[in-house]
Formats: sequence, C-alpha cells, structure tokens
Amino acid sequence: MSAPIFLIGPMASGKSAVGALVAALLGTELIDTDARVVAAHGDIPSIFAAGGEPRFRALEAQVLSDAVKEWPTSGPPAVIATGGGAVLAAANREIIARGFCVYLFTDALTVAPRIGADTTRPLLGGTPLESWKQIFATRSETYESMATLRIDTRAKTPAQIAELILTAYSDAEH
Ligand SMILES: Nc1ncnc2c1ncn2[C@@H]1O[C@H](COP(=O)(O)OP(=O)(O)O)[C@@H](O)[C@H]1O
Ligand SMILES: O=C(O)C1=C[C@@H](OP(=O)(O)O)[C@@H](O)[C@H](O)C1
Ligand SMILES: [Mg+2]
Repeated sequence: MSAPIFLIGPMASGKSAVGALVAALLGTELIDTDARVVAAHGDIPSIFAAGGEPRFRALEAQVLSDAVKEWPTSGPPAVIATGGGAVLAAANREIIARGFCVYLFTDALTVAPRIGADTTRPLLGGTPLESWKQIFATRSETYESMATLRIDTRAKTPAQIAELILTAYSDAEH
C-alpha cells in the first residue's frame, strides 16, 4: 500500500485547497477532516457553541480514525487534509506519523488577508490575526517535528505547492 499523504499546518495555510489539488492530480478524492465533521454534525461554530472545543476535538479524532479504515490497498494513496489543531492529540499524531506528512509552513503576514473576516474558525474569535499568531506560536514546534516534508508556502500558488508535494512523494516512494 502507498503511504497516505497528510497535510498539516496552521489555519489558512492551504491544507484544504492544496489537498484538493493533490488528490485531483492523483485521481482520488480528498479526505478533509473538517468537511467530514461538518457533513455529519453541522458547521464548526455551532459545534463549538454547543459542546466547546472538546466536542469538536472528539469528532475530529473520530473522523481521522475512521479515515484510516478507508485507506486503499491499491491505486492512488489517500490524501488527508487535517484541521490545524488535529496535531494536538497524541492519537491523531500517531495516525499521521504512519503516512507521508506534509507541513505547509506560512506566516501571519501571508494569512492575514485570508482570515481577516473569518467567521468559520471559532478559535480566531474577534481578533483573528492576533489569535492566529498566538495559536501558531504554541503549535509551531509540533508541526516542525512531525513533518516528513516541510514546504514554505509563502509566495507559492496552491498548484506549485501541489506539484512539489507530488515530486517529493514519488521520490520518497522509489
Ligand atoms: N498558497 C496560496 N496562495 C494563495 N491563496 C491560498 C494559498 N493557499 C491557500 N489559499 C487560500 O487561502 C484560503 C484558506 O485556505 P485553506 O485551504 O482553507 O486553508 P486551511 O485548510 O489550511 O485552513 C482559501 O481561500 C485558499 O484558496
Ligand atoms: O487550528 C484549529 O484548531 C482549527 C482549524 C480549522 O481547520 P483549518 O486549519 O482547515 O482552518 C478547524 O479544524 C477548526 O476551526 C479548528
Ligand atoms: Mg482546511
């Protein structure tokens, strides 16, 4: 079985957008853990409002462990875009460590225009950029330590990033 490709990194670094391109280039469907949580349980702000972050983390972990069961035994590898906080749980980190883990590095300046008016990410609250910086500071080391491949995504298009991932992945497989 080809190793699954996991995308990790902070909010708005491009995990979902790049993951969709990588999956399309491989001829498979992206598994986006947030999208799966939303499809089954409703939008993320409502989940946080009803059950807080712990409820969201439990659903996220469940989706990730369910995704493992779908990994194909032949054909293209699974491509999984995680949410930025999926790396917080040891059980999730263990799953991700079994695959090819791509860290999409970015910075506050780059994500600022993407999160300015964000209402979909409850952890960003009323001061998105300040919250983003604080959260990133607490997780940066974890992202770095988990990466099989680290890509500085600043000044790169999603298409360029997807190509870099596929090149590195195929080099690693052979
Ligand atoms: N490298 C990039 N260059 C320009 N825009 C990007 C890039 N990566 C992502 N985006 C855009 O930024 C927004 C957030 O990306 P998204 O994939 O949702 O991030 P994540 O899943 O990491 O939170 C989307 O509108 C996406 O199209
Ligand atoms: O970093 C986080 O804790 C979160 C990131 C979000 O996903 P993206 O990283 O795709 O925005 C989503 O899972 C939720 O709002 C929490
Ligand atoms: Mg996403």
